[in-house]
Amino acid sequence: MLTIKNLNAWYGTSHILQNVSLDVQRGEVVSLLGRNGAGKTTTIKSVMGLLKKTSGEVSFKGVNLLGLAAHQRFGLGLAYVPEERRIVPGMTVLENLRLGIVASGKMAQEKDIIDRIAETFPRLKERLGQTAVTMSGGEQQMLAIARATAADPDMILLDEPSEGIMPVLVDEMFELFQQLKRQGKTILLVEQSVEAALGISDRAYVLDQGGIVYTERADAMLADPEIQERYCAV
Ligand SMILES: Nc1ncnc2c1ncn2[C@@H]1O[C@H](COP(=O)(O)OP(=O)(O)OP(=O)(O)O)[C@@H](O)[C@H]1O
Repeated sequence: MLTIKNLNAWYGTSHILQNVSLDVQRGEVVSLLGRNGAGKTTTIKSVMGLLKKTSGEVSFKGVNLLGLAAHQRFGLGLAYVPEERRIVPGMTVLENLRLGIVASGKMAQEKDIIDRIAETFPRLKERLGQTAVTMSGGEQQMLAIARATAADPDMILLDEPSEGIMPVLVDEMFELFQQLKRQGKTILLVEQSVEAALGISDRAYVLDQGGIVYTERADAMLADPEIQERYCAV
């Protein structure tokens, strides 16, 4: 579904990604792991068209993404939940969800979309009228994920969703990813919580210094603490 071949990316003159190649098949959950600064966020931002200078091939459902604006990529069925969440603090949960619905142009289906979200995210259902900023960090992260699913995307790119979140909510969030997978969503997950990420993934890639250094099935990697220590220890 997503194919990246020899992707290079720069910040100014700094050459950050060097010939990154990876693929994610329809229905898969794939983790992108690696130490701080390895290039995980840069990879995701390159897929979403948020970097000024990239080269190589990135295609989604057979469509070449390079050259398309971020909103065009979104329109093809890609969703992105950035590390910083971008919840609008003064708005209620429902109003934040509506932003996602408006962005996807599906205003006519608003009621159905909200009902679907309420079913998948029971924590949000109870809080639709609450001001978003008064929720915990984990609940705000759930809201960011829910908003990203408003457009019913085929694939969701998640950048460190568990960062700074209480362990009990992290478990709930990973359950939620499994549920999204059961609903047929394809997921590319950037995570520092390696075990949790591998626990719900089919496969994983490890980035180091801007290049892919390792790829393996998630269950095999989960059973190999030495590999996790070598490539993913912070
Ligand atoms: N806006 C920027 N300008 C210049 N360099 C940047 C910028 N953003 C990131 N970098 C550099 O690019 C490299 C890769 O960063 P990136 O954020 O992709 O790493 P990461 O694997 O996501 O790490 P983290 O877990 O810390 O977010 C790092 O060396 C970082 O310092």
